[in-house]
Amino acid sequence: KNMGAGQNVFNDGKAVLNMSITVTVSAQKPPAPHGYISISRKKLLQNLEINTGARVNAWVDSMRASSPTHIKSTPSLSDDQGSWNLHHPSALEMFEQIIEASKGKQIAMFLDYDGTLSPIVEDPDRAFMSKKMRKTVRKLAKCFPTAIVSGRCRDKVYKFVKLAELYYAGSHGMDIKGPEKRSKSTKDNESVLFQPASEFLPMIDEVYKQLVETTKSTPGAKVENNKFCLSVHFRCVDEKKWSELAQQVRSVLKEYPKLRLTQGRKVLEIRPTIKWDKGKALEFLLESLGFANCTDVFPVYIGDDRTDEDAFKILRDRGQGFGILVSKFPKETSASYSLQEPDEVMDFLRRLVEWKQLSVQARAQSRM
Ligand SMILES: O=P(O)(O)OC[C@H]1O[C@H](O[C@H]2O[C@H](CO)[C@@H](O)[C@H](O)[C@H]2O)[C@H](O)[C@@H](O)[C@@H]1O
Repeated sequence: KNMGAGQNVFNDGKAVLNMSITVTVSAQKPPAPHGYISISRKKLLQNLEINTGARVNAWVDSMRASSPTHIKSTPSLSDDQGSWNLHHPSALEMFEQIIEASKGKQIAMFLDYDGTLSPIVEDPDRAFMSKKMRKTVRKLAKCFPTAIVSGRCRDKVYKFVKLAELYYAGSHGMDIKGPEKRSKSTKDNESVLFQPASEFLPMIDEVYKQLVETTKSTPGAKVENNKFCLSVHFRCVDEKKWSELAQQVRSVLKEYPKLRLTQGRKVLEIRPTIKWDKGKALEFLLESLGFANCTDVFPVYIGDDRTDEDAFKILRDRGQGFGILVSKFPKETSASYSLQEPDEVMDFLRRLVEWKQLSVQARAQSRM
């Protein structure tokens, strides 16, 4: 059976371990074909258990690392801060250079939601965006094509942002919709809509119910249904119970090799194994905006999470525009610049708006 990336589930007597050895298991123990190693089922199970335990711990460690709370408690991070800042300078301090690089090109803005436009809070249902931020994003969208790219369910992120003029890519880009436009021919409201994982909806709903049931014994655990993906929140769970919760998630997921797991800020995210992520969503949006194969577009993607790295990497590989990581701490990233928190994101967006308004005015005056 074909297994999901990095999963150690086995079926039909065949398993691919992390060691990349294909192992054949059967009651009769047939001779191992040339080039294959034959090991006993007992040994295989032991190996899988060790692997599984290590994987659960790796998830938890990785989640801890991606959500540091005190820089002083992580000495290696504070040591690295200086050199990290050199490689990922503040987008506010580098504003003039950024504008210079965008000269003659159309800026297009891509914004993550949680931790970028709204501060991280304990209750995911209360991650509201401030009025000041909404006002800024509204002005931004008047100056540049603007999209929100979020792990959240599209409807939910729309309820937080409440701006109809934007593009929205929910469920890590697996649910994309543009602002509604009236069609001249049909007089209907039309908008881009792309849902590459719709066949997974029944499976996601089933897994959601199982996760709610399995994790209810862990105080503080919360499962969020993001339509084409799910989030299991660790933020309100005692850290001593993180391994237990990760184990519960694994016990459900092992029956679903077509789903994979990623980590965010105190959250494990479950999603289909399809080759689609925020990076692919960014490319799809650029195409929908009419910038396919264009050299005169300058995409700017701002995000705080691991899942935003797929988008940062796309921009780096295309050599177009750049990514800005929102983080107070040094993190491995493909982003070029950094901002510390949503308030700095707002300052940066405001400066972009002011610059655009001034350049439009200057152009108008020069024509007089
Ligand atoms: O892509 P994003 O828009 O950044 O979504 C990623 C996850 O964001 C939310 O969780 C995060 O924010 C919560 C509210 O501040 C916080 O409580 C949680 O610990 C963070 O991980 C959202 O609730 C998740 O479903 C998204 O996957």
